[in-house]
Amino acid sequence: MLLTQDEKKQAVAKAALDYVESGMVVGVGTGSTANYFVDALAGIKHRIDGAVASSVATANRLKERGIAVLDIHAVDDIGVYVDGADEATRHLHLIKGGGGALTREKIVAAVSRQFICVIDDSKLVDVLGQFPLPIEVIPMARSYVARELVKLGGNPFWREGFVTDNGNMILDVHHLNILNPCELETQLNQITGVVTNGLFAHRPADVLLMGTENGVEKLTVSRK
Ligand SMILES: O=C(CO)[C@H](O)[C@H](O)COP(=O)(O)O
Repeated sequence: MLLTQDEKKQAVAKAALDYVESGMVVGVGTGSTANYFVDALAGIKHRIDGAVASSVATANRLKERGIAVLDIHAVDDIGVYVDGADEATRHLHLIKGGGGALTREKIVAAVSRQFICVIDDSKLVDVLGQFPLPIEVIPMARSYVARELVKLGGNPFWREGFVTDNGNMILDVHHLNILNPCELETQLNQITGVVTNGLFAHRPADVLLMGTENGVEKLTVSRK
């Protein structure tokens, strides 16, 4: 019988528990796959020191399941960060931010020693960019940033009515040809008013766990 997308997400979320060691502080992402991870983490909550959340929604879910939520300022070492993605390549470069939590996700990933990305196999692509790239912008800069994105060949859409946990706005950029994700990540961050873009190329995942019909596949890249 074929697995549903949710069953694949549940399977990778559970597999990510293998990277959680006793006494660790665990970084937790945002979205439906990360939610399954929170549910799985609840089963071993007494073995960990607590969790750092990448969004208010995730913090609430962690608390509801009795997992201690720690302030990132009170933590100097996050052993592992587990989060989903909207798209991933075999180089472990990602597009994230479908849920609008990209900035806090990038911060928690930056602080973490290891980033385990959990996806179902519909998210694996050869070239990033089929999924519109989310960009968090300071509200005052929205129109200016949109015009600059058009100059880069993108087609930005304002995610109207959505406010990030940081009080900012999201532009979802269609039709970007992301052949060099590192270069584009840097270039987009140079636009005045951009807070963060959803490309995770300078800090890619360390391990990609992918839920497939045949079980969980593990992808890694040697970066030496
Ligand atoms: O980046 C994200 C939220 O900002 C999510 O990781 C991404 O949108 C994937 O979500 P899901 O696990 O629900 O498919």
